[in-house]
Amino acid sequence: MTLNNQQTPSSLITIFGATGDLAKRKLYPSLYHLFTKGKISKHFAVIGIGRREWSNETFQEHVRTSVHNAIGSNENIEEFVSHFYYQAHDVSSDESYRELKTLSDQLDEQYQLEGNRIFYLAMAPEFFGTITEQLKKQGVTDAKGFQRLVIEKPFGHDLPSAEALNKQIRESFSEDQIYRIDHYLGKEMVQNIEVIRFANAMFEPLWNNRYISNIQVTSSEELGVEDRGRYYEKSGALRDMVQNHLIQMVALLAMEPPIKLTTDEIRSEKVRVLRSLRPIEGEEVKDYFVRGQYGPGKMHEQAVPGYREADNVDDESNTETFVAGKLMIDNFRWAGVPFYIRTGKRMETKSTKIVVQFKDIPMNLYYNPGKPLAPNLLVIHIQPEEGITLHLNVKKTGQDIETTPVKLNFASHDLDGINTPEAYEKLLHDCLRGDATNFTLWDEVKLSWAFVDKISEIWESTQQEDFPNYPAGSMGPKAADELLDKDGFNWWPIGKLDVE
Ligand SMILES: NC(=O)C1=CN([C@@H]2O[C@H](COP(=O)(O)OP(=O)(O)OC[C@H]3O[C@@H](n4cnc5c(N)ncnc54)[C@H](OP(=O)(O)O)[C@@H]3O)[C@@H](O)[C@H]2O)C=CC1
Ligand SMILES: O=C1O[C@H](COP(=O)(O)O)[C@@H](O)[C@H](O)[C@H]1O
Repeated sequence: MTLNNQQTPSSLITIFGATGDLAKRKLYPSLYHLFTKGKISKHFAVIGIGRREWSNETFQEHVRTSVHNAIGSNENIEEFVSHFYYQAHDVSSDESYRELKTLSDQLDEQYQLEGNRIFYLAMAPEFFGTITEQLKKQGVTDAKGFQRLVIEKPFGHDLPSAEALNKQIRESFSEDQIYRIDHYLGKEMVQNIEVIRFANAMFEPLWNNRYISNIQVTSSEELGVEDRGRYYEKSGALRDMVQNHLIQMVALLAMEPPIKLTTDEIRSEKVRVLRSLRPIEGEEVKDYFVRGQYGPGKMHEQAVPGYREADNVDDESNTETFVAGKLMIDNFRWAGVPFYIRTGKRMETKSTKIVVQFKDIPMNLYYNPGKPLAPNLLVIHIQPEEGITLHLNVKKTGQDIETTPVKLNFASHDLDGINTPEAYEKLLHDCLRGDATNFTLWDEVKLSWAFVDKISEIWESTQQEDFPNYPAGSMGPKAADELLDKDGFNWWPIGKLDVE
């Protein structure tokens, strides 16, 4: 059963990987926010699990510091951290799970948690199968309330490994107990895509191949690979960003209106989009996809090294840190409309934006050879700013009938006057309430791996001779511009939302 937004269920949250980076930077600050906003019941407890031999007090201090560093506020922090317990645990030892069961049952009684349990796996994926198997085998999931499993990305490395992982997990948890995280689905403006489309009479009738010429989705990062070389060398931007976040955004942009706003209906419409994705394989890959790798360059006037200079990265690495691609959705609504996607590390700016470019009007009464009409654009600013911009043409003030482009801006914070919650805060809250809409269904994961695998097969079997092919601090390789140029389009700038 899904609780409404105001209800605050009791729950025990067990975090595997509690001493790690994700828990520190995202999970504790998000839980604290939920706690201070009263969105988490006082009937909650957290068990943190890691290998290091910490006491409860050391763990509580770690949580206190994480919250302080992320938020800078300490209101009610002592009460918050008093709910945190730690267990040093070896994921493969039976004994560790028996101890976990004892501690879970004890906290259940102490905090009246009604047997509700969430298991958050914030650890390397190779442990997921063992953990889920042991949770069941040692009876940690034998409690009378809900049992939910939250799984971090990456969900597999390709389709076969994702299938194997899914099979293992499904032996202990049913699909409706599994919450696969894609943190982009927790972002305010990603959630807004459906509302912009389905709550506005002016967009929905135009949202098809008769009126839209192309859609561009960019997620660029300023950061480089940092200290994640070991993981990234095996992943690359295609698996790290495209298989999940970018394809998920495309599915939300392209799906049919669901008959109801329920988890099942929304997810099944997204699955239908993924089933309509034109497979790109073999020789076609080079016509539809471009890969890049950053070399040395400058970020904000500072010289920065190239990808191949990072720790745990091969001197001749063939791993892509940039991807641009053209996706075609072969259904009635979208036939002929390219969805261009682009993501990369060490790019000029940190920005995630969607640009919907409308077709030109049938006859331009204001045609001026030196000054063609600008196309109408709808820009959805996902981050760092949140909002929308509509690009229109109006009459230039004065006597001549001349047109000029104008932008209508809406910044999300103008409406609420508050900073929107972090994606992880929303997703944790959704999981507590039993709402799996913004988590990925196995069918979605399966279809997006099937699509991406065909591209990685080609890329992994051919060395990209011109790597590194874009300098740090740029917008990627020239070939990414040519990808649109040959279709008669260009990437729209992904600059700031111009709101005072
Ligand atoms: N960090 C991030 O921003 C993001 C991370 N993720 C995903 O989240 C997961 C965790 O990432 P991250 O926090 O960065 O990883 P870290 O390497 O920082 O942390 C790993 C955690 O796993 C624990 N651990 C490792 N081996 C064992 C074991 N045998 N038994 C028990 N505990 C063990 C570590 O405990 P100890 O150190 O005490 O041994 C530590 O708490 C990964 O799947 C990653 O892909 C996803 C998106 C973003
Ligand atoms: O999942 C990931 O996302 C981040 C980018 O997330 P954002 O919310 O900052 O846009 C990316 O840096 C990381 O490589 C990837 O694993």
